[in-house]
Amino acid sequence: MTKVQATISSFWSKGSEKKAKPRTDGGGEGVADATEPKRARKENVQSSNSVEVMDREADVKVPKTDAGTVQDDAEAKKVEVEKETTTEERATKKKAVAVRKLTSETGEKSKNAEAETSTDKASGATWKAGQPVPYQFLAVGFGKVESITGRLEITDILRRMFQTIVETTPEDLLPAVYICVNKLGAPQEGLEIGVGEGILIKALSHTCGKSVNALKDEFRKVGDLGDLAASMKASQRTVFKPAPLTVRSVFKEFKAIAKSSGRSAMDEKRARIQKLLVASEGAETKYLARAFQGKLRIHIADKSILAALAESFPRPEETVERVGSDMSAASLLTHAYNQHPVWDTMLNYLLNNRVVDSGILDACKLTTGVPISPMLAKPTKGIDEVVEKFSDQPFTCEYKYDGERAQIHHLADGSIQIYSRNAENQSEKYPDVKLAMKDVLGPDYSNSEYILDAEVVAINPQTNHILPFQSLQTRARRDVSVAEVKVAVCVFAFDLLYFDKPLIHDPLKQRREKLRACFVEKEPVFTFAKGCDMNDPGEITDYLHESVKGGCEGLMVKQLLGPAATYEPANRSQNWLKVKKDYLEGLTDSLDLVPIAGYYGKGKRTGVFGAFLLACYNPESEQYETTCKIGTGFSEAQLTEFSEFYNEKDRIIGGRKSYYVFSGSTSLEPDVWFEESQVWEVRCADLTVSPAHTAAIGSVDPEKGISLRFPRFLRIRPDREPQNASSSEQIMEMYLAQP
Ligand SMILES: Nc1ncnc2c1ncn2[C@@H]1O[C@H](COP(=O)(O)OP(=O)(O)OP(=O)(O)O)[C@@H](O)[C@H]1O
Repeated sequence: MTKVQATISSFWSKGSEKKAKPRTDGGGEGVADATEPKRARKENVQSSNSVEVMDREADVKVPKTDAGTVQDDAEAKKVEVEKETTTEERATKKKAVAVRKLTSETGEKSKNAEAETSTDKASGATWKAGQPVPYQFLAVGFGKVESITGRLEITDILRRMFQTIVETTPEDLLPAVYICVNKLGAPQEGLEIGVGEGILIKALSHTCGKSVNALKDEFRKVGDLGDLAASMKASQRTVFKPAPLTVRSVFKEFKAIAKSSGRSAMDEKRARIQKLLVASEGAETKYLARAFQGKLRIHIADKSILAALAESFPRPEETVERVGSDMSAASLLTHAYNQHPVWDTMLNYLLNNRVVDSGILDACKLTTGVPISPMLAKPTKGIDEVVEKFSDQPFTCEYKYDGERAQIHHLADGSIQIYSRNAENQSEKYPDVKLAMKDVLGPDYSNSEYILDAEVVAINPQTNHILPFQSLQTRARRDVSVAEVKVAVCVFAFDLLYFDKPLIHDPLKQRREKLRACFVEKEPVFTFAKGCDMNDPGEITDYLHESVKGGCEGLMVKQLLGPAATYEPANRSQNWLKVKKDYLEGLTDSLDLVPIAGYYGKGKRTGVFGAFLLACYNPESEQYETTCKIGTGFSEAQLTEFSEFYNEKDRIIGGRKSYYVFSGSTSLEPDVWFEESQVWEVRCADLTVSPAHTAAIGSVDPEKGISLRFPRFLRIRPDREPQNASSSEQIMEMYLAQP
């Protein structure tokens, strides 16, 4: 037993020995690198050896417990591997894996991590190959992830989890991945778990026998429902122990909770939540409670999952040249996921083939009904930059309409689906667009499947004039019939990504020709984005003025021909540049930033937040980096609205999150920290290097970040998720672009 225990401990400690350092030191030699397939292959081998060793050394018969149980008696405090008794069993059920001790190997520990270690010492998770993976296996891993900030280290933990699941119970990989990203399916399915705080407290009250009011009081002190639930459960003695939770049973329950509807939905949800809470213990309780609210707060983004999966399967060398055959495992998975962001499809391929090869691009191909991650544009400082960039390339200038991005799909069954920039299904919001799209196809193409990229813009239906973005925001979001539509809109189509076959690898010129050849304009509801191919700087300036006069934000300048003119899913590309009207006024571009903390107001602002700490997002490190404190540009009503918003639910959190990068500046120390929840558009006078802020730290100064001077609030961006906020790289580019 001791022998086995040591082996498993070393299995996990091997991971931390792999020198996956926190990001702040910029990586370094020996750091596991998701982009290096060779190293990934080596690691795969090393890891499966570890499992083999565990298997070989598991030569002690463990008292038979129900397979897969989560135990908390003294015996179970040790990590156990149950040895297969016969050679036959050994061959069929290749491994018995027991994992409990995910915590405590890492040198870096947060307060949370320490709490976790002691809680989880009381339990062990054991299962045999082919049996359901205990939920505890994930929950303990989440505790470990929460205690560190190093992306590489987090990827490594995930990789170890995934490899273990693949080796024992591969069918649990899909629910495990969904639980890690706290989703129930692809975004277009619209299935969300988020239940309100009230219902959760009620369920906890029933579970622990404490009054709702007492729990609310405690909650105010603790600030995190996950922590509260875990401490309540820990102080309770359970006489009858329900069956342990498994990854698949938890995921199934999450779905059932999200789907329950009708008059008794609240009771049903509460009962299901309660059932899960009763069966949970330690870290399980904590992460269940958080998952119910739709926020695990451990910040495992799709990118980390892709990197971990890329390292979980071997990347064979491909001798036949085909699209993707020369890519690393990480790039292949990223490409595949960006054009078909559905975990089910990707995992199905990986589990069937057990390799990451270019076949994944065929499996995860562009498909109608599955929104592709949209291509994005780079900001520029003005016309000169555009001319310089495209000096020897043909390019086109299109009006940049100020509305909502819409990806319009015409499916094989004849239906029309409209997706937002974040892949949410918006079809119910735009019944008028759905109707209009029925006859925009040319006579020869009525049965063609397509994916259009477009901007939906509010218009005055009498004059066909474009209305500001704010008008569009007043439109009802769902349950509207065509007759009830109050704000008329026009679809400005600017790209065609699929027309009976994927077109994203064709250059824009070709895609545009196809768009114009196969569709017919139907004013005022459907029209092509206005554009003009030109290269004279004077002409571009005139066109920019013209677009602004026409109610647009400026111009989109796009490369027309060559490999750089393909459609790049999810990429903020150099081959699409945006030139905004602000440049005409000598202003910088606006930024989309995330409020991560608040300062209580004084004087006239007593009782509300008077200022906020804003951060940009660094997609590389998956962290939020502070860039300014803002207190200007808000109306009184807005300040009240924001105070109510952040005080609602548990958007105020107990302390700074591990992935909020804060300089520690005493003058910036906020009164409260927020859950990252909204994106605000902000304008500033200029950008400056600052020791107090951490945005793009190390890019223009080794120790200082970039901050916004005289920031001013413009508006909320309801169409943005915090992870779509301006990136550190964009902030650095804006800083460098200043005169
Ligand atoms: N002709 C056009 N071509 C491409 N995008 C357009 C066009 N007209 C309007 N847009 C909108 O402009 C956006 C392109 O800018 P960008 O990729 O930077 O997105 P963004 O982050 O939403 O920026 P912004 O806040 O400037 O709209 C697209 O997402 C789309 O919604």
